Amino acid sequence: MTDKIITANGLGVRFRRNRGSSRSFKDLFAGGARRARPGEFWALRDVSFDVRRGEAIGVVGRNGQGKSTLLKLVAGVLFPDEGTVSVHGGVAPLIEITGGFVGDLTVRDNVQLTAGLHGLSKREIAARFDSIIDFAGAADVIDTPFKHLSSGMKVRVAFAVVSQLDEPVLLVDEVLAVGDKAFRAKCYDRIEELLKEEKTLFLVSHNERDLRRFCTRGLYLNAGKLVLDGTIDEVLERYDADHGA
Ligand SMILES: Nc1ncnc2c1ncn2[C@@H]1O[C@H](COP(=O)(O)OP(=O)(O)OP(=O)(O)O)[C@@H](O)[C@H]1O
Repeated sequence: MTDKIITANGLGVRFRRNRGSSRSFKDLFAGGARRARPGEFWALRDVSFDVRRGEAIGVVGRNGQGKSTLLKLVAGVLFPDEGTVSVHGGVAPLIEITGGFVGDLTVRDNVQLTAGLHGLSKREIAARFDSIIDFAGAADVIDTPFKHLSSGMKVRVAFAVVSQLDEPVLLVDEVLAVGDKAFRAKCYDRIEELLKEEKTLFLVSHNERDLRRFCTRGLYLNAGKLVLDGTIDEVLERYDADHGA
C-alpha cells in the first residue's frame, strides 16, 4: 500500500540562540534567505521523508538534536522557515505536558475543549467522557483547575484524552516517562490498540525497548539533520555505534 499520510520536504527551522523564535518585523520581509543570521542556528535542516498510514516511527537522537521540533512541525504548532510538511488528516499530539491545555480551566472543561477542537461532537464527547476520566484515574480532580494537578496527573489526563481522539496520527514526545509504572503500562497497551487500528505513530524516546516494541521505522536526527531513515533496528544500531550503547 502506498497510502501516504505525511509528506515532509526540505524542512528547516531556525531559532535565535537567546531570544526564542520570535521574528522581527524586518525578518518578515527578508524573503527566503537560506542562511542563519548572526545569533541564529538551524534546529532542523533539509529534512525530508514520507510516511504511510499505519507506520510507527521512532525518532531518535541525543538531547537537543531537533526531535521535538520535528514533532511540532508535524503537529502544526510550529511553522517551518524552509520546506513544507503536509498531513492528510488530523493529528493528536501528546507533545508537551501542558500543550493545548488551559491551566485555569478545570479538567472537565479541558477534556471537553480538546475533544471539541479535534472534531468530536458533544454527543461523542459525552459518550467518551467517563472512560477518559476513568483511564486517567482523575475522578477526584474533575473540577480542579488543570494548573493545580501534579505533573504526573497532567500527563495522565492529556494521554487519556489524546488517545481517545479519532485522529489518524498520534504524536508522543517522551512525556510518558513522567507517569508511574502502572500508568505507563496502561498507555503502552492503549498505543498497541491504536496501532492495530492503523493509526500512524511518531514516538520520541530515549528508551530502546519502547522504540523496538512499538516502532518499525526510525528517523535518526543529529544536529538537526536526518542522518538515517531506516528500520528501527538499523537506526538504533547506528545510534549506538555513534554514541555508545
Ligand atoms: N523556541 C525555541 N527558541 C530557541 N531555541 C529553541 C527553541 N526550541 C528549541 N530550541 C533549540 O533547538 C534545538 C533542538 O531542540 P529540540 O527540542 O527539538 O531537541 P530534542 O532533540 O527534542 O531534545 P531532547 O531530547 O532534549 O528533548 C535545541 O538546541 C533547543 O535548545
